[in-house]
Amino acid sequence: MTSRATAERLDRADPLAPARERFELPAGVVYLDGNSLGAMPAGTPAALDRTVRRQWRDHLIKGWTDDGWLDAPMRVGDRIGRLIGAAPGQTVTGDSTSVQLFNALTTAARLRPDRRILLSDGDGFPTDRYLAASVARMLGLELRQVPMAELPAALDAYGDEVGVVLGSPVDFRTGETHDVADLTARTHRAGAVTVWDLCHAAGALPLALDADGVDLAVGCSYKYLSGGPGAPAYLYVARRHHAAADQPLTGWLGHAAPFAMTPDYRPADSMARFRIGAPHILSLSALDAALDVFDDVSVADIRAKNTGLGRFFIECFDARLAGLGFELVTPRDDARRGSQVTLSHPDAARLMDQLAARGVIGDVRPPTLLRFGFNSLYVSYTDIHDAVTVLGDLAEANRRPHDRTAPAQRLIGETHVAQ
Ligand SMILES: Cc1ncc(COP(=O)(O)O)c(C=O)c1O
Ligand SMILES: Nc1c(O)cccc1C(=O)C[C@H](N)C(=O)O
Repeated sequence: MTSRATAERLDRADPLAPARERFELPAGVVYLDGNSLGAMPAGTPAALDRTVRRQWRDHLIKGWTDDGWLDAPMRVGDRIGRLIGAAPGQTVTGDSTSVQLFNALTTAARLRPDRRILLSDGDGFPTDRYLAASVARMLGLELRQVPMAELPAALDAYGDEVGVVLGSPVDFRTGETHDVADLTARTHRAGAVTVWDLCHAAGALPLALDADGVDLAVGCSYKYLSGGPGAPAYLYVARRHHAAADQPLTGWLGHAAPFAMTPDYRPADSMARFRIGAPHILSLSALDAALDVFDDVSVADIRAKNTGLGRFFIECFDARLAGLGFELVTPRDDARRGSQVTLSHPDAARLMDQLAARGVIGDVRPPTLLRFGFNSLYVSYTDIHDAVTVLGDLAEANRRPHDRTAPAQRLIGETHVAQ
């Protein structure tokens, strides 16, 4: 059953439906791109205003101490830690994922100075690939990039030559998931350490970094966490590595006593050594406000809903898009699918532009992939129904370019196609 009435019934039964009120979305928009940039939480403008006027304007320099700015990277890091299965004191926010990846990969490689291979996901996000290559070049390592599914075999093949394994729990293109616990255990059996890129998993999938024995991890906070454009990234380092971790970006705030301003660097003996320079307080306050939404919902409920949304999308795909040139790229198996569905179509770019003109926002990854991300906190089953219906209308109309009465002219909310 993929009718709009079914979608509405699913929405009425959705325990997370009230969370949509905690976000402000433009009217008439179906937003399926929260896996790239999350929507704006309703509390963000007031939080920013508070930081700017009540703290910066009124307290000036005293904000660093009186408003807790100096501690904010660790405090907000711990709030993210709660969502990724990290006990307090192991997660710090700051800078971009790219910078944190550089940090994490270099730190990880320095934990295994006798190993010469850096193994990484060959289908990973470009920044992961580029930084792995740079770190390998900088440290004189050999970089081996293979698809995630082949990492276990590569570990078997290269065995005790591997020092670091970089992977991602969710493929940013296909949405396929990978088993963090399993690959981490295999990595440890080979005597190596893991670095995980959590960008497409945090806030959408249950993660258990401590329980899974993960060594280091990084992620961004502007996707499912909705921290805002360019929101600070985060770095997780398991406590057992803190004392030995030789992090490359030895900024003054990672010093054991930053305000002693000594000539030589002496790292803090906790996660604080992973701080670098002055935290981005304005961005951090937006992220802090965004995380309030997660205080009232569980990641298990979020995962249950995005699994349901993905399943419903695929049912609508089968019912509405068959024979229109689409292929389903994302696994059908719930357990192997993250919080997105990716389709391929030869006319992907044009279709996505047309979708946007009708209020449905997803994105394209070249050359043929159409990506649709589902943030359980503000995407509804009705959104999914309407998006797939409009997509089907468009693909059909594109096949009949001279048909001016094509249903593709219908806008969101006006689609009532029952399958
Ligand atoms: C898996 C992954 N890693 C890293 C990044 C980039 O991180 P940043 O732009 O924060 O450096 C992205 C998205 O931009 C991503 O999808
Ligand atoms: N970070 C982005 C940006 O600054 C502009 C446009 C897109 C992005 C993204 O996050 C892309 C995203 N990581 C992806 O999965 O493709």
